[in-house]
Amino acid sequence: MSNQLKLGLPAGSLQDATAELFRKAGYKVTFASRSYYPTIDDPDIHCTLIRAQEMARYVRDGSLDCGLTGHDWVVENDAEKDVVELAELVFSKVSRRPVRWVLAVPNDSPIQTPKDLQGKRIATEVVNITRKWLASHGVTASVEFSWGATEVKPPKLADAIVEVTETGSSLKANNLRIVADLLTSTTRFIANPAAAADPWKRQKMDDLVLMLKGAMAAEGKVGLMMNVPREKQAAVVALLPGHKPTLSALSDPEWVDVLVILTENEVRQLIPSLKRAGACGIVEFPLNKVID
Ligand SMILES: Nc1ncnc2c1ncn2[C@@H]1O[C@H](COP(=O)(O)OP(=O)(O)OP(=O)(O)O)[C@@H](O)[C@H]1O
Ligand SMILES: O=P(O)(O)OC[C@H]1O[C@H](OP(=O)(O)OP(=O)(O)O)[C@H](O)[C@@H]1O
Ligand SMILES: [Mg+2]
Repeated sequence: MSNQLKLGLPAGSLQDATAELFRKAGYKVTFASRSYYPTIDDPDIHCTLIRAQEMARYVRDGSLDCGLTGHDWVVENDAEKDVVELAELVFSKVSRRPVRWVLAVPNDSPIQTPKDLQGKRIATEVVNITRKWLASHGVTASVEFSWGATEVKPPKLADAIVEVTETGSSLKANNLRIVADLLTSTTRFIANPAAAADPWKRQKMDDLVLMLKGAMAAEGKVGLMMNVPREKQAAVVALLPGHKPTLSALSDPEWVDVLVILTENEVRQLIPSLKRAGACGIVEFPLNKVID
């Protein structure tokens, strides 16, 4: 039987962003309605759709060789030492920023500091993280598991909540105020230690990670190429500090071609300056992958 890599993809909040990242990395993942086995256009990989909360559990016990999930759920499942983290991929549901697990209370609550939680009721999906955090502050409080829609609970069903926030809109819509940060979380590519030690699986995972990271690194970056008269070369290159542009000879010895990778938001300032400095035939182009 040929080798196969068992890959867990996160259902729920990270699902669409993960599929989009795989597409940019060069893999086509297709989700069929009601099926938990997405297809991928690589016969060496078998995908399973699993809740982010449970990913670390199945990677730890070897049911899956690897998977993507949030660091938060690796910590909550106490699996940090039992899985190998092959990559941090900084993307969330809607942004390229980490999420924050925060303790929040109603805007008009008297709770201002962790100490004020003594004897209070806290609702959360991350019971272990919350209990450890309270203990680190020497506070005893009742931590109740919440199945979701947690923001609705204060003040009637809980005094405070520990909830994940990305844009902050859910906290705001429910008139909640942040008292403290418990954990910052990003998406991680995790692997089963035995799978990570298997040469074929490790190579397959490393290749996948390389392409996922390469696709992420290319986001927000563009290439710029231009023709520059030799006598203007120094002035043009001086406008690109820290960028190590590639200089290539053209068929006309009086001219040089300059190629550089830039962040997209630098470009609108740079192009007019480059043109004034003598560059012409300036071409900006998108990038699919950047591999260091
Ligand atoms: N905007 C976001 N909201 C919630 N979780 C997010 C967000 N962005 C990234 N995540 C990550 O997604 C994972 C949770 O995803 P999952 O789909 O399993 O839970 P969920 O979105 O709360 O699902 P459900 O609400 O259906 O129970 C966590 O690792 C979390 O850090
Ligand atoms: O800061 P924001 O950008 O608003 O994102 C955070 C919200 O998104 C998640 O809700 P989810 O869709 O998982 O619903 P749930 O509360 O039922 O789990 C999370 O539980 C917060 O409610
Ligand atoms: Mg949720």
